[in-house]
Amino acid sequence: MTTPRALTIAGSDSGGGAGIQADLKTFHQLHVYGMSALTAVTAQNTLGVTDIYELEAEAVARQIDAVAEDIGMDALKTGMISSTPIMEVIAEKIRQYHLSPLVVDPVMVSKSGHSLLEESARKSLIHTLLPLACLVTPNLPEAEILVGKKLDTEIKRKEAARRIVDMGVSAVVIKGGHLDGDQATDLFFDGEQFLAFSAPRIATHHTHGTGCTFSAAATAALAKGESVTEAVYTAKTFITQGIAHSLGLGKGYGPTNHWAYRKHSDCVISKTPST
Ligand SMILES: Nc1ncnc2c1ncn2[C@@H]1O[C@H](COP(=O)(O)OP(=O)(O)OP(=O)(O)O)[C@@H](O)[C@H]1O
Ligand SMILES: Cc1ncc(CO)c(N)n1
Repeated sequence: MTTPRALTIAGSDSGGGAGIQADLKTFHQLHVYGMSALTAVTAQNTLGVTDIYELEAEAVARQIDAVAEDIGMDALKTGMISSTPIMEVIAEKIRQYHLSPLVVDPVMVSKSGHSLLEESARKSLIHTLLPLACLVTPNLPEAEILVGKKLDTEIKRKEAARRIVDMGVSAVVIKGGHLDGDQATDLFFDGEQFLAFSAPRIATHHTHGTGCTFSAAATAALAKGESVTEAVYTAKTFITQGIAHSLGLGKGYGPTNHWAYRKHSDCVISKTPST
């Protein structure tokens, strides 16, 4: 069997809990060879983002060229992409090398409340990247921005999932980390069926990088040949273990534990049709 390979195109988190660092740790734990194309360098820790240094679009393009022309990949994901020129060059490279399957994590704001996507780039995310993706993984505030509407009921979230699929992406999972309730439930829709992926909500503030880790685990699973629904199940299990066994690091929103998935098997995930 050949070694599964995955590329992450995202920003660096110096604190190691989110961004490129979370993605590569996750790929590694799932036995997928990880590669990266950096879009930005953030000075960041569990308390917040102090600085963002964006790379030139050309620098992002050259990194993608380097890995696509040599090592290749079985799946890829995008994370923080702060500006339109970078968004457009990534879409161009994905088309040029026919890169797939693509998971888009539409990163907009960090857990500590810092904007990671220029407002002007939201439109290009919808028009250039989403149509190329097999899965998009917005959290609740990101889904609200994508559809321009408050999503305070399940009916509205389902309508939003339909509208997001209509934007050209094959499937969407609207993550439930920002909702209340004793279950953390993520709503999946692929144009045909709605599925609810649920796990008990863990009382913790160590949730920095949960979204990056979730989408990276789904990407790694796709690289290994899992279907999209299997990959979402793997991602949900991976992140639930990571939150349940977090490391207690930092003074703010701490990182998750990226090795918990391989060490523990005590979290029960349910996958049920949602009518
Ligand atoms: N306290 C929690 N207990 C259990 N699962 C959680 C909790 N918080 C988040 N999750 C799960 O973690 C995954 C990521 O969801 P979340 O909404 O936190 O992403 P996010 O806001 O994009 O994360 P980030 O911006 O920090 O990367 C989802 O599967 C969600 O249900
Ligand atoms: C670099 C980076 N990407 C994504 C997120 C979202 O968690 C973050 N905080 N930092």
